[in-house]
Amino acid sequence: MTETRLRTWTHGTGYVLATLFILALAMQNLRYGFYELFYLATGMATLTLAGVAYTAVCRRHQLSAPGHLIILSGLNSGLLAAMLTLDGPGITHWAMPLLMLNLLILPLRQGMALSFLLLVPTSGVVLFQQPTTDAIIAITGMAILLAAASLYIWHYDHMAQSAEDLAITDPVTGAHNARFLDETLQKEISRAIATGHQLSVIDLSIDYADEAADLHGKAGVQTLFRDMTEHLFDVIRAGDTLYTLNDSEFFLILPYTPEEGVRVIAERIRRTIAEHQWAVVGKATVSIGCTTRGSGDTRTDNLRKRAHAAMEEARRRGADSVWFSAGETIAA
Ligand SMILES: Nc1nc2c(ncn2[C@@H]2O[C@H](COP(=O)(O)OP(=O)(O)OP(=O)(O)O)[C@@H](O)[C@H]2O)c(=O)[nH]1
Repeated sequence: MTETRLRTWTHGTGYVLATLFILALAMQNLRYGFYELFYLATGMATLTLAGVAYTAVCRRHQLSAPGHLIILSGLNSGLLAAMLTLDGPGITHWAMPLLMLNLLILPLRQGMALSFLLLVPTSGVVLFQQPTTDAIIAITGMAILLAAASLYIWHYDHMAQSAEDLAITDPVTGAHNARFLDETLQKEISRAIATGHQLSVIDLSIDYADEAADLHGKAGVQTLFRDMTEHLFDVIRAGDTLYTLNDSEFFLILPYTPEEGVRVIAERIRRTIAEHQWAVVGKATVSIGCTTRGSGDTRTDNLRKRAHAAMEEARRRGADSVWFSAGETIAA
């Protein structure tokens, strides 16, 4: 199940349960003749029903739907106004499901801020209305509920982020992996087409990696690979992204970079790697293939294959060198 679908289900279920709970309160207050509380509960149930409808309408962009904040702010301020103006029995208990709903539906910080804004005046009302011991017990209960729910949601967010990082990150180098490369490259190609900016890529392979593995062992080459990743992260600028393809090959996506630019950065990478003194292996060199998107390049395959072929050409020309391959241009 995708994150968006999961959130659509949990948001929808949260609103439906809150609606049922508030409707039950409305019926109970109607039975006992507390008409003001009945009207309040009916108004709040209408808002939670609007939340169900909004969740269904925004099911494709649940993560960035701004209307939830408006609906929940309405619910929270309605309850707050009622607590301050009405004198209904047990109205402060209504805050409990709202605290949960805030945290379940909104991003963690927004949910906590809204819940806190509700909890503070609610505590004041409880202290004012109830004997001190009862009030302290009620406030502590709400605070523990809020803290436990916040902690759980923070834990979930953290786990979800770690799982996403693991799926797109190479465990040895910490750079992005090949799986993430195609996705990002396709996005950058679409962005370059839409905005008209230049896009270049680099395919970079460590020379004589097999010989280095024979000489220094797999662990030695992995250390070189990891150190080279750090070095490349230091050389490239913000906005460029780095990917590891196998045990000796890297790929770089360079947005806003024309042919002259990719030639400059490729040469800089080649020179700094050749000049560096590497742990375990000492000296190392790389063969670099680079290319710039032509107007005919609309798919990732074209750029990846051309950059790889350029890297092979650089290697054929004697390693420690750079080869540029021009992109396909289609006349408009
Ligand atoms: N994508 C990318 N391009 C680079 C990088 N370094 C240099 N370039 C390209 O090479 C060109 C010339 O870079 P430099 O020789 O560093 O000159 P510069 O005037 O400092 O370049 P600016 O970064 O544009 O200020 C730049 O305009 C870029 O197109 C880099 O780290 N990443």
